[in-house]
Amino acid sequence: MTTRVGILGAAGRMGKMLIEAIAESPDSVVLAAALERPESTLQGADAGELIGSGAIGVVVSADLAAALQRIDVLIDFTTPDATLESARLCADAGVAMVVGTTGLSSSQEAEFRSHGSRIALCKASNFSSGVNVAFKLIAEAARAMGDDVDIDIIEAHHRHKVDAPSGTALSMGEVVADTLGRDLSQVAVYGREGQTGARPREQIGFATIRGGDIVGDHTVLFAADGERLEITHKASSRMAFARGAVRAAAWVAQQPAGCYDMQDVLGFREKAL
Ligand SMILES: NC(=O)C1=CN([C@@H]2O[C@H](COP(=O)(O)OP(=O)(O)OC[C@H]3O[C@@H](n4cnc5c(N)ncnc54)[C@H](OP(=O)(O)O)[C@@H]3O)[C@@H](O)[C@H]2O)C=CC1
Ligand SMILES: O=C(O)C1=N[C@H](C(=O)O)C[C@H](O)C1
Repeated sequence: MTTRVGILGAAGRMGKMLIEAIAESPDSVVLAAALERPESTLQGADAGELIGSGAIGVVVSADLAAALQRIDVLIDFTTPDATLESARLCADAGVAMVVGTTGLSSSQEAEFRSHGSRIALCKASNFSSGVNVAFKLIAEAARAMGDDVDIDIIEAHHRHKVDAPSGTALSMGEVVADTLGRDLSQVAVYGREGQTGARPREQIGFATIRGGDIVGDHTVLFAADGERLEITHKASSRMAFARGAVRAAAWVAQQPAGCYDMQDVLGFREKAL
């Protein structure tokens, strides 16, 4: 069965990578719409030209409502406000979504998820296979080492990233907190400075680095007396995220209404590796 995909934010860093990932995917996934803001200078450009591959007959447009009539899934890597607006339109049109946008507040997240009563939504802070395997390893390490270790999360990204900590770092924090029965909102510390006092064991600290063209590095540090364990993932190309998102699009097009993530796509839910 063919899955017709639209990309919101088609000219962005991830948008262009998604065009490439669809071009290299099996014929069963096709690009049917490429969307950008009305004020974008790229309106009317061919999506193939955005990635330097020559025309492919899909023209960049701002008309999401019209695009929703000819696609099965919208892939959205944009901003929280844009994602909320597109989710409303997708729910009204009955079009499934794959969403990679990070930085949603908890109320924005709740509003987004409410649309899962009408359409299939697959949202993940990270669509790479490696990070999704890392989530399982982190849970396993937290279970095994538990309250005998201090756990902090360190992430590094390119200088253009606008949200911190990264969505992936926050997901890793959720995995640790859920595994150890902690409430992340109560134990998270975002950076340390000044007279911080000694570190409480249950604290989960986040450290953020921004610079250059770092695609995305994440480390969860389990520090004990006399030893430490580090679980690290490093992305060296956005293609790792884009391939995962395209795989998720083909998957979510076949699902009933509901909220899903990349663990569901990979069949990792509640399953040991
Ligand atoms: N889950 C995952 O695996 C990953 C998630 N991300 C997340 O994806 C998001 C995008 O990242 P990235 O591609 O680097 O960012 P970019 O800024 O490069 O791309 C975002 C694109 O969306 C466009 N856009 C913004 N608002 C609208 C709108 N209302 N309608 C149409 N287009 C719009 C932007 O246009 P303009 O420039 O004109 O504003 C831009 O082209 C971030 O939240 C990031 O954290 C990134 C990588 C992987
Ligand atoms: O903005 C990015 O670039 C990335 N964002 C995601 C996040 O916030 O975790 C995923 C990836 O690390 C790249």
